[in-house]
Amino acid sequence: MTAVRTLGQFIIERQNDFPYAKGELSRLLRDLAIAAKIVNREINKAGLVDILGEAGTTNVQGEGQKKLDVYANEQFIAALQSGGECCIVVSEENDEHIYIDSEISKDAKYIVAIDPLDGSSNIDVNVGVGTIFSIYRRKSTDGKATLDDVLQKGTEQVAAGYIIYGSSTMLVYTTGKGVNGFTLDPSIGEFCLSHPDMAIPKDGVIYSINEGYYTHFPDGVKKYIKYCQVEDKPTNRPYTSRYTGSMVADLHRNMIKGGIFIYPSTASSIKGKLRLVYECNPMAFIIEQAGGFASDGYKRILELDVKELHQRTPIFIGSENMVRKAEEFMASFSPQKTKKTFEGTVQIQ
Ligand SMILES: O=P(O)(O)OC[C@H]1O[C@](O)(COP(=O)(O)O)[C@@H](O)[C@@H]1O
Ligand SMILES: [Mg+2]
Ligand SMILES: [Mg+2]
Repeated sequence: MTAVRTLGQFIIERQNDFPYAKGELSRLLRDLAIAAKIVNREINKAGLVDILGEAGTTNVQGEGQKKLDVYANEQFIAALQSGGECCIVVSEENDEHIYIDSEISKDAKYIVAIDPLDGSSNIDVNVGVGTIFSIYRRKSTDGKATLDDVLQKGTEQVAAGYIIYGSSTMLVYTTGKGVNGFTLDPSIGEFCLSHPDMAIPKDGVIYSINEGYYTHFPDGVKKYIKYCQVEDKPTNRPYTSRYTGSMVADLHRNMIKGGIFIYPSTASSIKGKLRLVYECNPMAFIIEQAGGFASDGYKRILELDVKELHQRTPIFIGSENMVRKAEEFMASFSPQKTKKTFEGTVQIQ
């Protein structure tokens, strides 16, 4: 019988990957895992406690907040506050970045960006939801960390992960040395290694996109969708369409089976819907570490400039060959438009 390896044990073993680290990142990951267990407990009994439905408030992006959005946000922030390793939290649910000012966190080096509850529209209907997190090291070495410490490119992430609250609950994370997945064993209350060295297939047969918005998509996306649907035995087409409305669930499935997830620009939302800092960059880091790729249709997601906390970006992410093929369609049918300004060449589409 093989011994169970808990997330806590695994993190300690992997500490040797970072010879100069003193354990702060490990403690941060542990704090996030504790909050995930608390959120998981509440999700599992959601119909029995007063946690379903609207909170009656809106976030900075004008989206109505669900009670579970608010609850998850409070739990993750509380865990980071009491852990002491995080100096700033950026959350989908808060307009501004939050300073963690406490005696134990005064020397904290890490910044955490978080989507506490991903897939909010699925909360009330018992379909998988998730949490996404991204961890950066602050750049400044003295004084209070600033917004500049927060606005770092995705390539600067030191760790990223997601939790999927699905038919089982899993925590999947990377520190830039591959991707490992842990399933929560409810009988012992521990995340246990279940998916070591996760790798996304280079090709796949699943495409995930909200086709309800088809008429609003750029031509490159429309043509790519038609490409996915055409019969062509040698390339295993037509592909299968799968879309749950939770990015975490759709990407987790595609990571295991092979596939592409797309949330493109639309006629009404030229920058797409998903947020760069706490949705696209962490998922791009994880997917690249698993051998996949993430693009905004033209450029690598991880290299995009980060100018605002709640910046949006179109995203094409998943099996590398599928994303590259979609990029070819974008280049051919929706060439990127740029214009010259005093700041240099800027993208206008
Ligand atoms: O309903 P749409 O427009 O297809 O959007 C679905 C997408 O929006 C999201 O729900 C956005 O995440 P939040 O629930 O964190 O706002 C993604 O998880 C999902 O892929
Ligand atoms: Mg989300
Ligand atoms: Mg969310």
